Amino acid sequence: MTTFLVEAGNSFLKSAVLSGAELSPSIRFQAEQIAAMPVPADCQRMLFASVGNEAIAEALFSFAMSQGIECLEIKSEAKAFGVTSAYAEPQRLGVDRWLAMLAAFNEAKGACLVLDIGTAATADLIDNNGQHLGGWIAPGFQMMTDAVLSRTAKVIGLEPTEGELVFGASTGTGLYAGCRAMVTGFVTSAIATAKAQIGQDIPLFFTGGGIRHLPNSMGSLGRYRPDLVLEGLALYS
Ligand SMILES: Nc1ncnc2c1ncn2[C@@H]1O[C@H](COP(=O)(O)OP(=O)(O)OP(=O)(O)O)[C@@H](O)[C@H]1O
Ligand SMILES: CC(C)(CO)[C@@H](O)C(=O)NCCC(=O)O
Ligand SMILES: [K+]
Repeated sequence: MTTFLVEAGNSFLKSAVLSGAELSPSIRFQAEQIAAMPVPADCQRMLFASVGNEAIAEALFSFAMSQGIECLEIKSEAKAFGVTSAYAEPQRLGVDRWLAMLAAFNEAKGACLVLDIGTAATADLIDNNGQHLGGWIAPGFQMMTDAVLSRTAKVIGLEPTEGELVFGASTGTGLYAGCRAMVTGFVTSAIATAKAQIGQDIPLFFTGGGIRHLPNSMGSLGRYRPDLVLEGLALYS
């Protein structure tokens, strides 16, 4: 059985092909490229999940129809694959958060913390029984730099700094490092809060392009899984 998986995020879409239990590497594209998505010839089914607007879902459904393949949209649920949502209205939880949690819990088989640094940054905590204890939503790296650049007169320019966090000696490096520090603080604080709430260190799952902004020393704290949301979607196939 071959299934085409699509995740529509806030800024980009990602697709991958699931053949049996094997998930292909993902590709990243924009909404304008939906009509050109590379569906394998032997694909019978498409599954998608979207945090975007209704137009994206419609474009994905009509693409599937044009290809003559069955198409199913996955939405956040109250409970699935051992995980129970913390939300009183589970459908309101972003489906990217939901799917990342399913993939993480399915692997950790116990308490875990999911950190997704994408367009927005999110943290979600799950206990040993699969109960989601709740999460955080904050701006992602680019959203923060954009906000400072657009709402100040004299902060102009953004100069990348890599490696360990240091203070910047120019506007551009100061802004870049400062926003890296904000991401780092979010992650550090989520880890400490999770530890306090669960009572011990737990596995960490990192995803999202913004993870690159963490200091190198933090990378070793957890598992970096760029396709965690697609892995969660694959559970539904
Ligand atoms: N090539 C790159 N160079 C530098 N930073 C990058 C690059 N790609 C992504 N980022 C950073 O990672 C952050 C988010 O990454 P990305 O767009 O991969 O998130 P995402 O998980 O796809 O988001 P979403 O699913 O919410 O759309 C951006 O804020 C950006 O700063
Ligand atoms: C928080 C984001 C933007 C992260 O991509 C997404 O999961 C979303 O749109 N969530 C809906 C609101 C919520 O999760 O409570
Ligand atoms: K919004």
